[in-house]
Amino acid sequence: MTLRFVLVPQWQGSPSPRAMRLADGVAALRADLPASATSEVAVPLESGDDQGTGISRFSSVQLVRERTSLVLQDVDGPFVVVGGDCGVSAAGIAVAANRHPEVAVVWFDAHPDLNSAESSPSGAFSGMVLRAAIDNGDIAADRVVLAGARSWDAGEETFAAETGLRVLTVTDLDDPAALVEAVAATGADAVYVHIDLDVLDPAELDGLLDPEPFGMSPSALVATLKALRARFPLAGATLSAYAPSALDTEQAADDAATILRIIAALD
Ligand SMILES: NC(=[NH2+])NCCC[C@H](N)C(=O)O
Repeated sequence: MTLRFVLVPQWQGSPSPRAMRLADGVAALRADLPASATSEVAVPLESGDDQGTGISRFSSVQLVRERTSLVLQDVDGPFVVVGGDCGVSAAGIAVAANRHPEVAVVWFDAHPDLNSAESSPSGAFSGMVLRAAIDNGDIAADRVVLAGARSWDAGEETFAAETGLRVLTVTDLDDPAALVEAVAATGADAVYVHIDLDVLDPAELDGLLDPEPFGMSPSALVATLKALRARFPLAGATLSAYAPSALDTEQAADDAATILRIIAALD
């Protein structure tokens, strides 16, 4: 395995009242990853405040973003940012796009995360992270492919329509070639792959905070990732939103096996 892992147990970007489980998820995954290839970003204990931004717990989210960027800058080659809430992709995309100006971002997530602070129903940064990366110029809208989103807010639909974002549904993704073609159509020469585990069907993974029915099967996700990686080099990736309800259970062992298959498909 050539991947390097940067663990970021951030929970402050999540809209869920059980967001602290995200830190448990990182702790559980840490045990399964090669220690010599893994580093960890310290996340503040406090929630933080919004500092007038309209983004809940903004001060903590911002601090974690800065710390994550610093750690990633010292990592050579492809990395996986392991969340935590999916707001951890902000730093990953910025660093990867800086190294690979022609990168495309593939966003596997039940949620498109295209809210602005104004359109967000929750104030949670995790629901804004992709929009923020587009608005601040880290990634161009025509270099983004949404994969498997099925829980849209009104403001997100408007933004996607206005920018003409490429969108593949769970059904589209039954054919692994569909995503490869969509990424090729962006003209990109490398990919950043964001995976919020809630892109999977809730029946397939126990530890989800924001489960949405009718998601992908792990096999479909793995097949699509392998097809994508056969065609494009990996600039970086995010694996986020693992939130086990209890550790050391049979479900947790099943979840870990699924997540490791996904990570292996990125390598
Ligand atoms: N990737 C996620 N889990 N995102 C949660 C976002 C939920 C909702 N769309 C919001 O903005 O609050």
